Amino acid sequence: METTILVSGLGLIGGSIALNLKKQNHTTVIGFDQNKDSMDYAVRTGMIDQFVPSFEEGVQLSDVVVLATPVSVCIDYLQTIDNMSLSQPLLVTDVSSVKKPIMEAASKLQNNAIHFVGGHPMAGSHKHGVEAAKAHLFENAFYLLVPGKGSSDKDVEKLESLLESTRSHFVTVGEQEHDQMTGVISHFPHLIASSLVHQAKNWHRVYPFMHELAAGGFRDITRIASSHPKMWNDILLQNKDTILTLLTDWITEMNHLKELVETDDHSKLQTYLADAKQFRDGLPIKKKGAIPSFYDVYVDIHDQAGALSEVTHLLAQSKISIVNIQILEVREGITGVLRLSFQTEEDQKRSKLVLERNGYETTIQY
Ligand SMILES: NC(=O)c1ccc[n+]([C@@H]2O[C@H](COP(=O)([O-])OP(=O)(O)OC[C@H]3O[C@@H](n4cnc5c(N)ncnc54)[C@H](O)[C@@H]3O)[C@@H](O)[C@H]2O)c1
Ligand SMILES: O=C(O)C(=O)C[C@]1(C(=O)O)C=C[C@@H](O)C=C1
Repeated sequence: METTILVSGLGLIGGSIALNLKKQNHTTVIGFDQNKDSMDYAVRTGMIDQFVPSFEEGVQLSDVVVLATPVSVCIDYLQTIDNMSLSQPLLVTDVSSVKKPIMEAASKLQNNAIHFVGGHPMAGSHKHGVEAAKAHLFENAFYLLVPGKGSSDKDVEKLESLLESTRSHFVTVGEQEHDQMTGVISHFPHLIASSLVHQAKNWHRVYPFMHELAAGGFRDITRIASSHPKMWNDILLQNKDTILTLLTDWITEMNHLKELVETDDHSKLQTYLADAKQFRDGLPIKKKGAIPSFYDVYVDIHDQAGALSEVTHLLAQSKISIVNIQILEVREGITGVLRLSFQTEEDQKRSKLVLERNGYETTIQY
C-alpha cells in the first residue's frame, strides 16, 4: 500500500528526513515550507516528490505528517490539524529539540483521528536551511520517541519502520526525562559555548591580537556557539526549568573550582580534571549524538602544506572520501594535528591503515 507523507518545514532536519523517506518503497513524499525557494530546491534535487500550496492541503493528501518547523509553529500546526475533518487515521510526529511544550499541545488534541508520537533525532549541525540537509545526517544517532495522545505501540513501530533508512537507533522516553537529558547533554553546553565566546570577546578589547591564538581547543569547545541564534533562543527558553537548574548547579561548580584555584589545591584540582577525563573518555565514541558527529582519525603532521595534500591524495587513491578536515594545534610551519572525519567506521579504519602504512602516526581518540 502506498503511504503519502507530508514533511512540513524543509530545513536542515525536515530536508534530511525527507531524503530518507524518499528511499522507502511505496512512499510518496510531499513537502511544505513557508519559503517557496526551499520548496523549489527540494523538488529540483529530488528531496520530495512534489510541494503543496498550503499546509492544510498537504495534510488532506497524507497518511503521515512530519512537523519540522520551529516549536511554536509545530504547536500552531497541531491546532490546525485538530480543527480539520480527517477521513482516516493520521500519524503525526515532530522533530523538536524540546518536548514539553509539544507534548502539552498534543495532550489537548480533540480529534481522535490524530495519533501523535513526538520525535527528536539527536544529530544536527550548526548549519540550517534546506541546502544543509543530508541523507546520512542521522546515521548511528539516537532518535528519541515520546508517544503522545492517541498513539499506540503500533504507531511507534510504523514510524520507526518509515524512518528505517536514517539508520538511527530509536529509543522511547518520557517527556520530562527527554528534556532533562537533552538539557544536560545538548542545550546547556550551547549556553556555555556562547558564554566562553563572550568572555574572549571582552578580553579581545584588551588584547586585539588574542583571537589569532584561538587554535584547536577554543575552536572545538565553541563550535556550537556558531549555531542558529533564533533556534537556540527558542530551545533554551522552552526548556527553561531544566536550564535554570543547570545554571544553578554550574555556578556552584564554578565556585568550587574558584576555591580550588584560590587555595592552590593541586591534589583536588588534579582529581577533578582526572575524573572529567575518565568520564569523557568513556563516552561512546562510535555513536553520533553523544559527542562526535563523525568517525574521526587524528594524524600527526610536520610539513603542513605538503602533508595535507599527500594525506588527501593517499586517501583518494584508496577511494576513501573525507567529509571534513580540520587542522588542530597549529604552530606555524612546524607541526600540527589533522582531524579527518569520515562517514563510516569502515572508512575510518581503512584510512588509519593506509596512512600508517605510509609512515603517518595516527590515533582515533584524541
Ligand atoms: N539543527 C539541529 O541541530 C537540530 C537537531 C535536531 C532537532 N532540531 C529541531 O528541528 C527543528 C527545525 O530545525 P532546523 O535545524 O531544521 O531549522 P531550519 O531553520 O533549517 O528549518 C526550519 C524550516 O522551517 C520552515 N518554517 C518556518 N516557519 C514555517 C511555517 N510557518 N510553515 C512552514 N515552514 C516553516 C523554515 O522556512 C525552514 O525551512 C527545530 O524545532 C529544532 O529544535 C534541530
Ligand atoms: O551537532 C551539532 O551542531 C548540534 O548541535 C546537534 C544537536 C546537539 O546538541 O547535539 C543540536 C540540537 C539537537 O536537538 C540535537 C543535536
